Amino acid sequence: MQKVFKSCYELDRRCYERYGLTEDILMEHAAGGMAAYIQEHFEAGSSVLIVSGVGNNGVDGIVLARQLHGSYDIRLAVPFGVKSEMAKLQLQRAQAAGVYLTEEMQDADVIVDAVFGAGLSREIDEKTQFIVHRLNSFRGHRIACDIPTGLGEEGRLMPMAFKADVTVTMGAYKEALYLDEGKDYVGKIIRVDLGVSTVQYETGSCTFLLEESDLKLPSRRVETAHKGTFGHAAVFCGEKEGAGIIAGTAASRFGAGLTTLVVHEKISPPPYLMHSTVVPGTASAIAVGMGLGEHFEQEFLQQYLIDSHLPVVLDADSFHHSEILLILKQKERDIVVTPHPKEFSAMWEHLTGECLSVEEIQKNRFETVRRFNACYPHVTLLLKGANMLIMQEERLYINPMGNAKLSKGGSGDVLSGLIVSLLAQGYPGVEAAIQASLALVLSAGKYEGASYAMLPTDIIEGLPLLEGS
Ligand SMILES: NC(=O)C1=CN([C@@H]2O[C@H](COP(=O)(O)OP(=O)(O)OC[C@H]3O[C@@H](n4cnc5c(N)ncnc54)[C@H](OP(=O)(O)O)[C@@H]3O)[C@@H](O)[C@H]2O)[C@@H](O)CC1
Ligand SMILES: Nc1ncnc2c1ncn2[C@@H]1O[C@H](COP(=O)(O)OP(=O)(O)O)[C@@H](O)[C@H]1O
Repeated sequence: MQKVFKSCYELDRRCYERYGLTEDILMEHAAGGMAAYIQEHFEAGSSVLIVSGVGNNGVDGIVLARQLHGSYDIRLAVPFGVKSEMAKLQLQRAQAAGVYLTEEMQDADVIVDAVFGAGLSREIDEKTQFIVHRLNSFRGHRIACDIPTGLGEEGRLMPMAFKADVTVTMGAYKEALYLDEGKDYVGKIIRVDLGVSTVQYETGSCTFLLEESDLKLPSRRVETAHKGTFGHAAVFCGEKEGAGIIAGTAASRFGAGLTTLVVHEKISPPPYLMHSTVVPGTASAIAVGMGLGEHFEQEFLQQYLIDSHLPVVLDADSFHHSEILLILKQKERDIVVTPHPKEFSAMWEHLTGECLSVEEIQKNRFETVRRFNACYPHVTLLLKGANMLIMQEERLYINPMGNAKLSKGGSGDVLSGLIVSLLAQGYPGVEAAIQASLALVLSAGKYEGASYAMLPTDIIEGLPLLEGS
């Protein structure tokens, strides 16, 4: 798990004050990080086009030009000139080392975007848009310095943005790199140290980036265990019973000792799932919402869901159901809610009366989960999307490892099943949401068929292949 920051300016300042480093030491390391990446992936002599803007992001590009000149065919462009004293000094150094400026931007083996980084504070003008458009049209390998040009405040996408294959980000991971709409622009993200180790550079943060190594699988190390040791998941199976069956199957596959589908009418579930018209007395967690429709009467929901004290995961149709949403007020209960943006919009309107469009939610994903958390800190929110955001009690976790293979009906049902399985096995809500989200994306990652072909059952079948501690 890595820390994530809104901005690194404070952390840079701390480096100067606490460790006596200077701006150009930090820049030397920033450029060194990009140089190391290029040296690792491209033969000496390869052509490298570096386009530098007016701020310090541009200066990183100029320093990179000096560091690589001689070993690589460097073409440095400064289409807006150099303004700051530091930029002038670094350009002088680069030119003294033999770097020539070019006015023409032609395709190269490597394209480095150092036009704007963390300081982009307003819409880019036409000239910048033209430059970015041109860089995007090249076939070379595209590297963004710190943050791709065109990803603005909090990562909001401007009408034109550099489409990086790799973003080499300076010092620490930034939230701006993890807004859903920028996911196709940041490419692979690599962090570089700026002259002190990560531990020395970073301060505290309540935002974390989940990694593959954070996966901790349910275990069965106790030889005297029996099925009751691993909990009993009760999955409400509504109008669209397939959704409940997928969730129940995922719950069972992920280790729940027993899984029961709570049904209104008789159905024929797979043999490893039980079914019942009430929530069994031994149930240790409940999942509700997937394919629910108007299936259960209010009295039934009141008795078996709302008045229950069991840990619960609310998904899908729950977010349109104001009585079910009353559960969110129950502070003693472990509650996980898993809306996608449209469901969040419906839930938020039920809870607060405020209409938030899907677009507003997507443009402000971090702010949105923080606003929800401020109202319901005890509830674990998992906001679905290209980068899942999970938040409870002021701690926010980003899971960026999913991909478009998951964009298919039923993936979310698997996720609810995984969460209820872990809740049933005694995991606290936030841990259940984190681990289930990791299992979902990592299992999907193991699917080897075509990206369009993965079924929810393929995700479930990948679960036994997961490796974690
Ligand atoms: N200690 C450090 O500083 C370190 C910094 N590092 C590197 O520096 C980067 C941050 O540098 P930065 O703060 O200079 O920001 P940057 O992205 O270059 O642009 C700011 C300039 O652009 C201007 N501007 C903004 N928007 C604009 C627009 N739409 N259209 C036109 N102009 C616009 C803005 O002008 P202003 O808003 O003041 O008018 C200002 O002049 C960071 O990403 C990392 O790469 C690392 O080397 C580590 C050490
Ligand atoms: N492009 C994507 N990249 C990463 N994850 C995705 C992507 N599309 C969907 N997902 C994930 O797949 C799941 C889909 O959930 P949902 O839309 O509720 O599906 P359903 O309700 O149809 O089962 C969520 O966990 C979401 O984060």
